[in-house]
Amino acid sequence: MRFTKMQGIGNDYVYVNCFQEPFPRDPAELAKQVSDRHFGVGSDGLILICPSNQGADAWMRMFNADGSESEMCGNGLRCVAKYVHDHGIKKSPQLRLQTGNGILTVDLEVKNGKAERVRVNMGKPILEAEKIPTKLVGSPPVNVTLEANGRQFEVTAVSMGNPHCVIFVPAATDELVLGFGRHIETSPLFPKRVNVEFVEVLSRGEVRQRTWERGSGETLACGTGASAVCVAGVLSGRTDRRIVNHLLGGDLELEWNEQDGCVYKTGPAVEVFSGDWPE
Ligand SMILES: N[C@H](CCC[C@H](N)C(=O)O)C(=O)O
Repeated sequence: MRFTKMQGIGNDYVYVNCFQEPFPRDPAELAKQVSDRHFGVGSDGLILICPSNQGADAWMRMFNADGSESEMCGNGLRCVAKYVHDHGIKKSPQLRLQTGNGILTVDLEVKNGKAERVRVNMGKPILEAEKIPTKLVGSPPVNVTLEANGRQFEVTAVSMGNPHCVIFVPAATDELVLGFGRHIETSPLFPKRVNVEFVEVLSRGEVRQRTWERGSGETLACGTGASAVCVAGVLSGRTDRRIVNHLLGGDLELEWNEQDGCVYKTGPAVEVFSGDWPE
């Protein structure tokens, strides 16, 4: 099985072009194997680039390092867009990509025939508690109290197609991210588990984020998470609609557009190497 390793600000996945390769028999098991940083390729998960069954240019299927499938992946979608363009599946600077959150539109900045930066219309955030889904009170729950591992947090919950729990803190320390990430991820208040963002507000237009991902643990970046942070910052009155978000692996530009209600996310996408996985 031919694969390509790609990364978006350090959020790295193994990508398989299922326009050419057969769809894996057991993608969940394959995700666990390739993701292993000692016994596999090493990645935050597996992303399959498939023909769309809804008339889009391609369909992204995304599996976390633990084999669970997610509806959406923001950094992954930029890389899928770059792959679809650069490898000639469709050589257009604008693409429509199918995800578990519907068909999303991406715009590519192309230099010397290759996509370098990608702007994704991430769609509208989902704010109804039952659809996030969460049992926290409020639709959406904004600045509500959540208890995990014996500690109370003030959280805001948002879905970008996948669920997020955003926590604004004075400092996103190892103690918080590594000590509480998994407890919040698996809290009974989130029936489908949750991705967790610990966020420092630097100004109304600038934040710093660390991410504990559902199914993959701490990652260097999370694009849906950064989008959820943009929305949570506005909902809780902490930030403006346009922010720069500094993640461990690099920066994303975000905007929650007032006119159309959609979140726009811009950042780089990089191809690292290709190889063959024995099957
Ligand atoms: N890193 C990804 C998110 C993966 C989300 C996944 N961990 C989930 O279970 O929803 C991103 O850039 O959006």
